[in-house]
Amino acid sequence: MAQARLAAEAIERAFPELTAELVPIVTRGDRILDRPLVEFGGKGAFISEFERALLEGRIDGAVHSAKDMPEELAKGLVIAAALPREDAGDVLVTVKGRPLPDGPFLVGTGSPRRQVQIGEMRNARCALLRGNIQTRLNKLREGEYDAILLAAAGLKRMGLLSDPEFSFERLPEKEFIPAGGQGIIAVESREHTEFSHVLAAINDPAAFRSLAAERLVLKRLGAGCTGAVGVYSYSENGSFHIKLMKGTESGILRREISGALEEYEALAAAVTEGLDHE
Ligand SMILES: NCc1[nH]cc(CCC(=O)O)c1CC(=O)O
Repeated sequence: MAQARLAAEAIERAFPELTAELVPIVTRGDRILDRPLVEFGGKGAFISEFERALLEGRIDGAVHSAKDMPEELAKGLVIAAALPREDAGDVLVTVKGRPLPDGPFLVGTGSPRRQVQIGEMRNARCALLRGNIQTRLNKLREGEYDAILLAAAGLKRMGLLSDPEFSFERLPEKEFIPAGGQGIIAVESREHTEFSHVLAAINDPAAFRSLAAERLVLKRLGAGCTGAVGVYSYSENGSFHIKLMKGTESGILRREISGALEEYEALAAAVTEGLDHE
């Protein structure tokens, strides 16, 4: 809802004569909190009810965390806009005054991508953790875990990164690779509507390019959200860069590629060469 408000504000800034009405929709992904996402439809669990509302014309735009969007959208629907990317990285959260033990520590996360990367980077083992950000922080506070892993973007948007009760260690996104689309808010819409120019006006081209490249990589890997896959793309010094990681039986496979900005689709294809739907 906080995200929908950001999109609504962007629309009302660009078109002062318009009013964006917010329509709350609760999805299965929000309701089922005691099982890992992969067990009940993966990313689609957050999206399908929005898509139905779009196709039935009950809403004109659906605002999503881009990283929760499935590889394939329903027919006739497109990503019409991406808002400027918030911090794309992950954060290791601990309780202030409760430092990590010297030996192996227990990290709460349900994400295979985070599990394999933290296992490689630190002396950590992982246990399932779901629920909204506040629930996750509560479980950390109650001592169920030594640390938890969360997206910086979600913490920032909720104003939690300054919470004095917790310590936040930002993991560099070029090493601890985020989920495709992490930190980006995307607006999904019907392909051609009287509303398309409104969404085009709030689109951030750099975020849109990164999202397109990262979604292409995910699609070529056939990753869904069941695989341990991370992909992060960005432009720097006039070039476009893509980094990907994939957990395999023999460890983490990492690849990266750089090239011209406008070649982002070809770069996404090239960086996944030979990895397709393995
Ligand atoms: N998986 C749930 C989810 N979807 C988007 C975010 C964070 C915000 C974002 O990436 O834009 C989160 C929380 C988290 O992973 O910590």
